[in-house]
Amino acid sequence: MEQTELATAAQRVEPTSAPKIHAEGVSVYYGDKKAIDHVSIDVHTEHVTAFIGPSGCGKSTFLRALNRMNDTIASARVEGVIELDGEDIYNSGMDVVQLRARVGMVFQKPNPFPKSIYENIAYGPRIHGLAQGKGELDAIVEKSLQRAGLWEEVKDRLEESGTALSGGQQQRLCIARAIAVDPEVILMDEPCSALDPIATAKIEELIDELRGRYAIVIVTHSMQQAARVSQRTAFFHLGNLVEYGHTSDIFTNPREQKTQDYITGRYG
Ligand SMILES: Nc1ncnc2c1ncn2[C@@H]1O[C@H](COP(=O)(O)OP(=O)(O)OP(=O)(O)O)[C@@H](O)[C@H]1O
Repeated sequence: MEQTELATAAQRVEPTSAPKIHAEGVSVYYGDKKAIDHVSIDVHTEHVTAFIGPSGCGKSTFLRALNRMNDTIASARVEGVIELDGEDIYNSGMDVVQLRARVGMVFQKPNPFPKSIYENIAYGPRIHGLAQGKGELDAIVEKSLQRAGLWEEVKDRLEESGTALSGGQQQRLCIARAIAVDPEVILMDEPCSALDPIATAKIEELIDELRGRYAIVIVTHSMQQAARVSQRTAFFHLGNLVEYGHTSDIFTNPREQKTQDYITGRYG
């Protein structure tokens, strides 16, 4: 694969504020097995940060640590510190439901609720008390669907089931659902892997638009996708963060031989 081809779309963007997420010395275990080894990383607003690396290197495990999604796995244990705006998300006073609204998640396979399009979006704001009455809720639903680039396609069929939409529309619905509760960070775990190239291109465009407002972290198996959508790239290998930096540097001028080997397709 041509490295120059990978780097063409990558922009150099410098952070303008303190990191949104600061992770320091994070290790994640499943029982006795260490899946992530002492990873430190900063994630910034107005950046898309891509996690790349061979299968099983721990990308999803580390992503899930960022909003305590690993809490749902009985054998999983997290060591180290992960701060959101300077606050340790693993401290005992942290409200995990609130945390997952602030740090939303979009999964590999679109997973709309088996409810109407409207309800898919309205559910979160309602339980988080974000709307005073129907008018405000309607406005949140419309705004979220607009930001997710889906409004024009669904505005006349809000009462239809979310599961009746196409795969790409369902994924944008899931992004709208995450946006509806006013998140600060959106974690995406291979959000395009179940989509065709046209739906993938739409999601990538959307990710670029959303970047202005949120910190976005995306796990991807596609180096072309990382090069197209991200400004920062983190390369993981065997549970270690091998290299983290500007996407343009990672793909054209990596510091580490392992990164070079991976991006040139020598393994993975
Ligand atoms: N629920 C679990 N219980 C036990 N081990 C797990 C669990 N989830 C992941 N692992 C292990 O942790 C390691 C990292 O897995 P993870 O899914 O985070 O990697 P990944 O880089 O996201 O892989 P892929 O690209 O294939 O999705 C692997 O060895 C995997 O087998």
